[in-house]
Amino acid sequence: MLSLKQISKYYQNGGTKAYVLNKIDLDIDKGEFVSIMGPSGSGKSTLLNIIGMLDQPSEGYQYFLGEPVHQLKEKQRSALYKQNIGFVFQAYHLIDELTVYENIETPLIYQNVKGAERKALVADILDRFNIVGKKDLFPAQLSGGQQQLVGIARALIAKPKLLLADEPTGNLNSKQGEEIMELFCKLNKEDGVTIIQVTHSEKNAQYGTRIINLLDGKIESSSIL
Ligand SMILES: Nc1ncnc2c1ncn2[C@@H]1O[C@H](COP(=O)(O)OP(=O)(O)OP(=O)(O)O)[C@@H](O)[C@H]1O
Repeated sequence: MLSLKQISKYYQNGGTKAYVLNKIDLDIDKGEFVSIMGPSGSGKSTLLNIIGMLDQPSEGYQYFLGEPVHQLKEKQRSALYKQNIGFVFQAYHLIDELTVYENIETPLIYQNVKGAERKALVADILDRFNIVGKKDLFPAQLSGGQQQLVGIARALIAKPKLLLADEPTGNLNSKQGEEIMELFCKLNKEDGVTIIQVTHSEKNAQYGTRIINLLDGKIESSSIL
């Protein structure tokens, strides 16, 4: 599904380059559920953002679904992202002024999906996530766990092939966190969604099929579960 070759990311620090990622080689296949772990500052979010094409590497080659991402123009990258990737954030990133229904519908509007089809798709996912009763509420009227469910529903509404999640349970209590991890497992096993999550939690990482440990911007180890 994706391949990174000798990917580096650095920031100029005075006259020197401060490397955040240093010559990363990584291949991820369709159907994997990968957890990226490592100490704070080791480059996990930077790696996830590069994989998701929200950030660009300083050096290296990157392929996604056979496309050479490093050669694509901004507009092409953005189209590739919109068609194939859903992103879930720790802080939910919902739009406060929109209802649950409208938040979930937004990616479909960006993709020019027609009104009737949008309605059917949103109704379907609200039902699946058991949040039909919340559809007219605003994010501030929901619990953290419910907000994250809406964030995941929004990330999934356009049926992405790849789901990226940066500390998806970071703001949740342990029961809510477990529910989200079980949902991820189901999405991975039953719907075939490839998942890559950044997590500090060894327990959450165990839900996946592979753990990648980052240290100082390098892959220190990679283990299949
Ligand atoms: N715009 C920037 N300019 C300079 N340094 C940056 C910039 N953005 C990120 N960094 C540095 O990159 C390093 C890696 O950041 P990153 O967020 O990827 O780490 P992380 O492993 O996800 O950490 P955490 O677990 O704390 O979220 C950090 O040392 C950070 O200070």
